[in-house]
Amino acid sequence: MAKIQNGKKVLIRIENLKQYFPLKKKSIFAEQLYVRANDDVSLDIYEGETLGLVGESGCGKSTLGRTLLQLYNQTDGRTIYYGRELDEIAPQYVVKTLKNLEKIREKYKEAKKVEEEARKAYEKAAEGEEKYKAINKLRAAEKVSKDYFLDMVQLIGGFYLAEDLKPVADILLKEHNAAIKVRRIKNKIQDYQLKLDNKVAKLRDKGNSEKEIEEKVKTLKEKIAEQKAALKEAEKKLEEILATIEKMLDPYRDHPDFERLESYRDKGIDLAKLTVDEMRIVRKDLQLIFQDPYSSLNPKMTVGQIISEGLFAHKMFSPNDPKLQDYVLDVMDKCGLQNYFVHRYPHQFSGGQRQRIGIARSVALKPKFIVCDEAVSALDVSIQSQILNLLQDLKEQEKLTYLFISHDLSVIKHISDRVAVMYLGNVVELAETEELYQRPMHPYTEALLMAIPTTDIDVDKKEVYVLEGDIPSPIRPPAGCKFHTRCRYATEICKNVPPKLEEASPGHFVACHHKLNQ
Ligand SMILES: Nc1ncnc2c1ncn2[C@@H]1O[C@H](COP(=O)(O)OP(=O)(O)OP(=O)(O)O)[C@@H](O)[C@H]1O
Repeated sequence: MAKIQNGKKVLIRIENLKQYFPLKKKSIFAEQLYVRANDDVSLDIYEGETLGLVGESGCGKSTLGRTLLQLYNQTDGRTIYYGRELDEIAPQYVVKTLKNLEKIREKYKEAKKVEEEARKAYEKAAEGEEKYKAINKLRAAEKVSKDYFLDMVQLIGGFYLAEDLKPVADILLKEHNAAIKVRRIKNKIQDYQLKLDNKVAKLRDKGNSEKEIEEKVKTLKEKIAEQKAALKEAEKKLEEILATIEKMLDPYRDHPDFERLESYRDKGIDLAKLTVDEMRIVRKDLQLIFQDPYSSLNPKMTVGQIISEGLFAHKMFSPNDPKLQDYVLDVMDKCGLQNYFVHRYPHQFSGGQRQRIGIARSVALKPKFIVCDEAVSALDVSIQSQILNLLQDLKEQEKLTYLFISHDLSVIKHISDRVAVMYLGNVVELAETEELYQRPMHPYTEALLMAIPTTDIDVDKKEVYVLEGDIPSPIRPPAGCKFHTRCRYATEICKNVPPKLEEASPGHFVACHHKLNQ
């Protein structure tokens, strides 16, 4: 069940993502401090797009890329992945939520009351400091209730209206168990198939005839056939349960809230809640390309070995598979690497070629999403454009989605469909590329764009606004809008209330109390 937003398929939805790194305490009595590298980030990444992520050094771009790939333990928030169905993974967190449905609904109702009180207090509060305090309290209360609500309705949707949640939990747990069964059988088939391919290749190498081979792999083939029959049965059972769930929803369909609640029910996977083993299954879909490919390529491995390593780890090929070599050479060809490079070592390549090896290693796994973290920053300008073109071509051919991280606004403009601007751990503006560059609404974006060197002779007629001062510390960021200390439009509210990321015009999101170019 794909998630559709603004007519586009969402591949990854990030909600209130936080990534804090604890600092070492000077003494046991000292306050625990954190580097707030990502502080409440929410955005959607659409299937097939390149989302550019730009901002000054240290604003948290790499941390966001890595956190959403779950290379760090996400401190808070959701990272929902729609590239696979929940049933395919059948994660443990689902069981935990379903077993506690009633408790979560109670907690949600309590949190909603607190939120209502906070809202009343805000409405009554006197203008000025009291109002600022009240709005911050209200925001915090809204977040707590939203968290409980989403935990629940993402799994149960319209069933929220059921008085008794016990039968709901029972049938959804049944679905979960049936899905686990399907997954286990599929894994077994994959394992047997790899064993079979391996054995056939070995027997052929030893000079066995086709008839002899057939005889020697008979048992394995029987096992595969057995599992395939079991899979059919298990899939049928799962479908029956899904049909029952749809029927059980019938009594609630006429309720005015039903559609709204159902719209939250989806089969997205919350990556932040997966166990290490569950994450391993999804890991193949989500890849990372680094700035410095050399440090990420094992110097003792040849290009062929580097590309094959992941293929074995994700059971896409067995080492003796005769199709492996052709597959590796084909991936290399797609990435502009000559086939005689296959036996060479990383130190024998230039920076651009090394980056191609890093790309080939990721693309070989047939991923759906790649974080390109400053992927061309270390390269010469002429090589940069070659690598950018390669990434564009691969995106089309392999139907990839990119999060493209760079501090270079020209590179971001060239490659991105949409651009997110980050400042001190927050996304402050997000829009389609043309729109963002033509009509920046956030003063920070405006300042970044003005800082791009230009050869335009009219430029001196334009007012040039230089961003002054250093980026503040992410350990104790400024209160209110974090940019207020460097913003020429800042007023009292900016010092006290963090602005929300709001859709100021269709598809153009901005977090600012004094939006520009509206
Ligand atoms: N593993 C870590 N432990 C502690 N602090 C970290 C860690 N990783 C990043 N940080 C801090 O988090 C903040 C954001 O860093 P991050 O690397 O994400 O920024 P960036 O925008 O990618 O910058 P750059 O372009 O320079 O890499 C910085 O203050 C950094 O020092």
